[in-house]
Amino acid sequence: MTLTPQSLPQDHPSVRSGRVGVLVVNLGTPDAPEAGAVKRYLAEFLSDRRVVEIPPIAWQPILRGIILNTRPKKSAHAYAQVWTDEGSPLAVITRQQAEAMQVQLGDGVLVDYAMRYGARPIPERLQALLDAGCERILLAPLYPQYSGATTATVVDKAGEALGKMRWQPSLRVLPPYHDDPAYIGALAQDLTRQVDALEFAPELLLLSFHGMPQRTLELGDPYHCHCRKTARLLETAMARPGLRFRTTFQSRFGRAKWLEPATDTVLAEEGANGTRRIAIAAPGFSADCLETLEELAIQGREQFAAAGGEQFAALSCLNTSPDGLDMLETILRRELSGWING
Ligand SMILES: C=CC1=C(C)c2cc3[nH]c(cc4nc(cc5[nH]c(cc1n2)c(C)c5CCC(=O)O)C(CCC(=O)O)=C4C)c(C)c3C=C
Ligand SMILES: [Fe+2]
Ligand SMILES: [Fe+2]
Repeated sequence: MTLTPQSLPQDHPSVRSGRVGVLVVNLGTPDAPEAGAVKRYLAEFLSDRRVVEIPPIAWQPILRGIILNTRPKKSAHAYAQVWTDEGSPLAVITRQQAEAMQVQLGDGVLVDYAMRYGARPIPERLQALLDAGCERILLAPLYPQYSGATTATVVDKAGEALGKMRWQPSLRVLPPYHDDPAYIGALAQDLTRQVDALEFAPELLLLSFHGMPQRTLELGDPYHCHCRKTARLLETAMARPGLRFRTTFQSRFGRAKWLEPATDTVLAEEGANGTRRIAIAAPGFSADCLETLEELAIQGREQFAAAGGEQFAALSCLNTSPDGLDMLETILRRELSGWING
């Protein structure tokens, strides 16, 4: 039978209700702290041409022949050290953030979350929002600093899904918020509270951002500038003359030159130069994850101690802190303006 507007039943599944959806997105994580699960995750992640900008003909043999045969075991061991009863910290915290946003934004919107790699893929969660009647969707990559390897690949993936739809939703994208007063204010308050609660007074607050190949900066990616601006504004907002600040980049991968100075190098250098008490924060991560809980809190502590450091604290990300959630609500509400009341 041919469906005409007259014959289309009122409850036909393609009749949408005009709801507004919010899709919070983060990077993604393996399903288990085991080599097989890590291998599947890394195969997808490191095959993204936004992440590794080497032509596949040259890169795939290295990835499949070397990296995926060596790294998963090592990374699985690292994941096992931070895994919780509920799962990978990144997945748990992202889910909690989405649940909190559903409560704070109220019934006028439907909040869901997706991951760029691994479980809860973006196309599936976009479809879930459509199936629930959402005609307007705010896509919210939770990366304060823009980079091609993070924000852009989320938008690419959503675009790929939209490209297959006859009836697309209207889409808005949360802009990078690296210099947003709400974000800087939340970080300043939360980090001040954490520093004041320490049992020692740090001489230095290291602000460690995820690294990127230096080449991406030369090609025009704003990531490095966004990180530096966040760090500058945060130092000003925290207004602690007795505390020295430094900005570093962590998680170097592969042989190419990455953004400098590197976090591990600076920890060793500071220890060798007589700094004894350090706190380290990772303002670019919306949620604690392998990179903060293992690389900074475990490895970073060891690196600093080996260089002569005495006291070390890895501070938490904004996660589901009241400051962090209020900030998320503020920036999401701003993008929802005209779509929902208030
Ligand atoms: C070429 C490699 C990588 C680039 C470029 C890169 C950019 C980048 N990554 C994040 C955020 C996260 N990365 C995380 C893990 C992680 N990152 C890489 C490599 C690159 N990242 C790898 C191989 C891994 C996996 C772990 C490992 O084997 O070391 C995570 C944590 C994920 C988790 O499960 O907890 C985050 C978050 C940003 C923001 C970024 C560019 C700005
Ligand atoms: Fe990464
Ligand atoms: Fe790492």
